[in-house]
Amino acid sequence: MNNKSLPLIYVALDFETAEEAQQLITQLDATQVGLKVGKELFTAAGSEWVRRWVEQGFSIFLDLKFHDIPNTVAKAVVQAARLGVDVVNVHASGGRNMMETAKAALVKEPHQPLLIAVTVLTSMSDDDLLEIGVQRSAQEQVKALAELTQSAGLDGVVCSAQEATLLKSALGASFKLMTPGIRPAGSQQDDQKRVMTPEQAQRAGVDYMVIGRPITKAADPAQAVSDILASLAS
Ligand SMILES: O=c1ccn([C@@H]2O[C@H](COP(=O)(O)O)[C@@H](O)[C@H]2O)c(=O)[nH]1
Repeated sequence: MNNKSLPLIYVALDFETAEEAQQLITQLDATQVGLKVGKELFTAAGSEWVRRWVEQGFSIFLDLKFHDIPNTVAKAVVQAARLGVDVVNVHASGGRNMMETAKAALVKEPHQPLLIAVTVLTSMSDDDLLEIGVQRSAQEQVKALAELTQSAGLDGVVCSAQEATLLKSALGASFKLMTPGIRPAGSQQDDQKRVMTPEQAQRAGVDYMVIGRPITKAADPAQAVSDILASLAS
């Protein structure tokens, strides 16, 4: 793991084109926020744009949620590290062998991003889990997958801020929590089910927040970022 201090907020760049993403990025300050590149933008724009944003000084979370056999995932996270991103992720439900193999491959790289694992998507509720055969509540399932992730040697998990207090007390302060499903008071919940406001998430002890639409769809995205940062500073 690298020791660089990472930003509290990663802006989710869920755009159709790199040009649209770049348009937003010109309004953002790399000393204030990081960028989260996910499946839509990465598939459309490719890795060259990710390199460019790294060169522009932004901390990048490459949110491709790898979920495959151990060899394939290990090779994919190594390629992510070579792009210079600071955070990369896999699905914890890919299992211990997959996570351990990915970590073992990453530690040989000169640049080592944080390797974290997705527990239960923040768009899922207890009922959604039941439908896919998971009898545990979202909170219990997050905790079980986070424990597996920690014992496989990864740096942290993606979870909702609703589980942060539980995970920090069970797994310790240094195990990193990256939390999407952040919604400033009064904003739309969209497809997210396990949400918290930025202030609630901060109080719950999350390390990093992923915030997309409340910033990217705001009339003034830079102002939306400033408002959120101001709410967290007080
Ligand atoms: O459990 C998860 C894992 C990843 N995400 C991603 O975060 C952003 C959230 O965007 P919003 O617009 O703030 O809802 C999005 O890119 C997801 O792919 C997540 O939401 N939940």
